[in-house]
Amino acid sequence: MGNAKKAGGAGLRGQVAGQTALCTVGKQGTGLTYRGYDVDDLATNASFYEVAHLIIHGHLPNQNELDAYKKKINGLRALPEAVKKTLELIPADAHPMDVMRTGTSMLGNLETETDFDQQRDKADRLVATLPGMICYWYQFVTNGKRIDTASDIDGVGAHFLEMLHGKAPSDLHARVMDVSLILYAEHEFNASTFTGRVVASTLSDIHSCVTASIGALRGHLHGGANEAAMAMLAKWSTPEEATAAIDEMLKNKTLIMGFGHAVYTEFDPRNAIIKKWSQQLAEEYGDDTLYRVSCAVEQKMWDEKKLFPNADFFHASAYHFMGIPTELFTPIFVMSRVTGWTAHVFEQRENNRIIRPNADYTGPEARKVEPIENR
Ligand SMILES: CC(=O)SCCNC(=O)CCNC(=O)[C@H](O)C(C)(C)COP(=O)(O)OP(=O)(O)OC[C@H]1O[C@@H](n2cnc3c(N)ncnc32)[C@H](O)[C@@H]1OP(=O)(O)O
Ligand SMILES: O=C([O-])CC(=O)C(=O)O
Repeated sequence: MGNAKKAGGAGLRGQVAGQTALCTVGKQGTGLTYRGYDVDDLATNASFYEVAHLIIHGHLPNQNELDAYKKKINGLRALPEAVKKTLELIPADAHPMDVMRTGTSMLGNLETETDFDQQRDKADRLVATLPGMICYWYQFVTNGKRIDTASDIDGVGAHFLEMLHGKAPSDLHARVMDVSLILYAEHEFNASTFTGRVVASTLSDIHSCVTASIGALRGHLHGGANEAAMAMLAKWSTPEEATAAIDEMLKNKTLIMGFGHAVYTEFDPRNAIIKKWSQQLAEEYGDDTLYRVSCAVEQKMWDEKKLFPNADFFHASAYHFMGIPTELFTPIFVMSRVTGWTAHVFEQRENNRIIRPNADYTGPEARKVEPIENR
């Protein structure tokens, strides 16, 4: 890990690597838009179904289209038997992101994309089944239950909570999950999306693209930060304890999970939205310690480093207040970002050229193979 930054070089920061009509990130330093709509507007006035339709199908649906889209997604939730059997074979101590990766890959074996004309249906099927994949495996390995993932509950996030907790969520929890999925849906050329576009540029199938994107999202520097932030926050029981620990961590040059961003320079617009919902959940939960600890960390990071929380930081407390196990945090990100990933696959295919940059060579000068006895 020590040489990770050096080996990665400048990380292509600030370089334009292609075009997209899907999203702007940090334009004029701050904003986030999906196909021209501000994320704040979407998180206030739309559902995740509408945002998924916007991203995958290109426009916000009218009422008839929305009704039909809900019916389609909800009708696609049942998992094929072979996917269930595969999930049952994954060990209980596997990382849930590996479960998402394997489930997606298995679905790709059973429902292979044989023609790019099928791409939007394949994307919708993934939106419908990813929550079921993780919950089916989770319930099987923790409670020995083989749950039925078919359901007509309204909401992709509500469906996830229903399968996780065995009952329909409260209106508040269903709404927060919906907002969370909206916030995570799309983010231009982030690492996991760019990964998917690279795979798409070889004219590979959509399940291969999404499987590769899941692998890229899993790391703690990207989507895995929500889980890592929760693991860190869980160690502290007071704001003072958290502040002192952050002091020490910064002195030791430890990265604080859930802070900083490769593009935003002033703030992450998703943070204020999820922070507000986290506060509301804390009130409902009846113990706001975790929220206050999180606020103390936010203040300390700003005072010491002028670093701000990214989308992942207050998601940690919000998910925790809804009784979601920490190891399932990043799979929720997958359930949402699959919309952005697949839309980028479509976009790459529309105007494709294989993505193949060059490297600056830093190895030895040209040399001859020494006979083996002289080496
Ligand atoms: C949904 C998402 O994927 S959002 C990102 C989620 N990831 C995290 O929260 C992990 C923690 N954050 C980080 O590792 C980074 O901020 C990243 C990966 C998000 C961005 O990385 P970069 O663009 O390379 O960071 P950047 O160049 O702005 O860093 C500037 C300086 O701030 C430091 N810094 C950046 N983030 C942090 C942090 N979270 N904690 C402590 N220091 C940090 C860097 O070490 C660097 O210090 P240096 O100049 O002494 O080397
Ligand atoms: O854009 C990035 O680099 C990371 C991020 O916030 C995201 O993917 O949501």
